[in-house]
Amino acid sequence: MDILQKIRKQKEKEVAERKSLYPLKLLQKSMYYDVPVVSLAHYIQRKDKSGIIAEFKKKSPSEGFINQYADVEAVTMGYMQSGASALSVLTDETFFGGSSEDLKTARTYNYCPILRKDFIIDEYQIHETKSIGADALLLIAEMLTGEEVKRFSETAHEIGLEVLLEIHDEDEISKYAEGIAVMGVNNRNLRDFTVDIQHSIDLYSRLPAEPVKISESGIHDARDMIRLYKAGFEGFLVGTQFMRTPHPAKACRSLIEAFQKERQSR
Ligand SMILES: O=P(O)(O)OC[C@@H](O)[C@@H](O)c1c[nH]c2ccccc12
Repeated sequence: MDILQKIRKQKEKEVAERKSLYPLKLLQKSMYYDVPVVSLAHYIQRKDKSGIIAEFKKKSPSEGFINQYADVEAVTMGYMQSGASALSVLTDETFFGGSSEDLKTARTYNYCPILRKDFIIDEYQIHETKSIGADALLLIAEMLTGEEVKRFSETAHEIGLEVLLEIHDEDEISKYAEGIAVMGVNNRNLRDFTVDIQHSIDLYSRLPAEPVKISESGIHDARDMIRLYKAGFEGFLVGTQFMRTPHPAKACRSLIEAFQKERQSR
């Protein structure tokens, strides 16, 4: 069984438990449920920002613990003060050490788009995403059929959430559905964990014209960002590079400063 199959199994169990503990009607009573979202697509394109979506990630299946005791309030506020365009918060507990609580805390302290990073396999999780205060939802093409991507993104849009569709392989591009605001190419192969940013660059010209395009994973320095930027990407999802340092926000600031300097000199 590969990691995606393991994750799916765990998610199925988790969703069943949560449905009985917190029925949909309860989620819809959340103070966040009817609050309008802050647009991720818009913030990525803001000229006064860097395009970086900075991720709060304590551990991962490929790395193990990255920053076990990181404080979500300090790190997420620091990211935004450093010039990030948006936040990504892992809410998966078993594999990534995140939680819905982490996202709610990030929401309390930040006015900016927050992406919920999890593995969506059931409509229930879409409502849950809105109820914890997120602005955007990740859909991983590899885990879903084209029909599911369409249905899930329609549900997300109905309740005002934006969608980021993540693809890895070229054949997943056909799962893009109308209205999806952001499309991301994951440089990490979720089955064997190999990472290469050239992967995004190679796929760029095949991506649909409408969505804002971002590159995800394995971004280490300003050189990586410039390569992706020159290929056409407007957004960059970065986690490990920041989280593995004692001061993730400082690492974020240095990367942004280096990128802006490079970009200006071109
Ligand atoms: O830590 P990195 O290599 O900077 O990558 C961040 C982000 O792209 C990665 O965490 C990610 C991309 N897609 C995902 C799907 C699920 C969980 C995590 C991810």
